[in-house]
Amino acid sequence: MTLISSLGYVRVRAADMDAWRKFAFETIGFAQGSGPEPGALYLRMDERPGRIILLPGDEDRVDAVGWEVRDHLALRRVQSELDGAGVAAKPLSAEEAELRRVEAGIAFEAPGGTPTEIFYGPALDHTPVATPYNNRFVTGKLGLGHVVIPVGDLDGAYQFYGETLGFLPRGAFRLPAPPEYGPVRMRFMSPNARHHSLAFLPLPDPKPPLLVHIMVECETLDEVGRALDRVYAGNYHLSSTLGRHTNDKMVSFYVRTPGGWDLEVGTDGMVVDETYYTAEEITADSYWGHKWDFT
Ligand SMILES: Cc1ccc(O)c(O)c1CC[C@@H]1C(=O)CC[C@]2(C)C(=O)CC[C@@H]12
Ligand SMILES: [Fe+2]
Repeated sequence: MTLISSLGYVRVRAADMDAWRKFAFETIGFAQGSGPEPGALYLRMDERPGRIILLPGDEDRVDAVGWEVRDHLALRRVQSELDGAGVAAKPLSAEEAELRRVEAGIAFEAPGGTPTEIFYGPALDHTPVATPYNNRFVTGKLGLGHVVIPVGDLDGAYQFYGETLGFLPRGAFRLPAPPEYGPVRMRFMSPNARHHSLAFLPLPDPKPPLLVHIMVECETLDEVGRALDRVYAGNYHLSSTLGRHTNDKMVSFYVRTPGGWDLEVGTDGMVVDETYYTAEEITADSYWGHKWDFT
């Protein structure tokens, strides 16, 4: 059994909060959440007050990737695994826990330089999830979606999340690279039945925002299609056209956020049955579509 339940929240520093407000609520269609931090934006997807939290800052940079555990006992087990691995984790202060509206948590830097938190006991918002275009996000036991992070040391990150935090490997994608580099792989992992909650993109020297993309999943293709219409209407940079991935079978597009990293908006992702799953290597990222524009 994995120690971690799911991806709980992502907190991101953002330089242009006005652009984010328009992008998040008018273009993508998150519900407006709530929280105690002055000037922050809380992107609500479900009964949590905010799944993606944008905090005003001088640069765009991931502030915390928050992994949820079941309870205080699970947190204690994670703490002891981190101790054993020589990773220095410190408890969130009472104020920090209050700002995140969780009962308690710990914070440390994960391989790749990702500021990481493990928490339990999120407070809920029971008011209706009033998304402006009636988007319904797929979260629950699968968590908020997935994050892709750049890592300088892929093997180190893979080992840490697999052996210390107990994430399950969910295969790889061999990136096109000159043979002298040897095999260069993206790796996918998850603590739950979402095909991947985390993926690593090997890069020589990861820099802020230390975030490649965040994926959020909608219940239907129509929600994704209508979001794509609004992305075109708003003249946002489409990092990738609509396509279907070969590993998680997700139909998605990628749009450049005001933070310079991408948001992947998808639907129809597979739910993994661990009874039969084995980690495979995909040789194309997609069955169709996903034409990338790196400009
Ligand atoms: C390959 C793949 C499967 C499922 C996903 O959710 C997913 O995000 C991806 C990887 C997409 C990937 C990327 O994030 C950064 C730029 C990449 C490496 C490419 O150049 C091709 C695949 C791209
Ligand atoms: Fe993705």
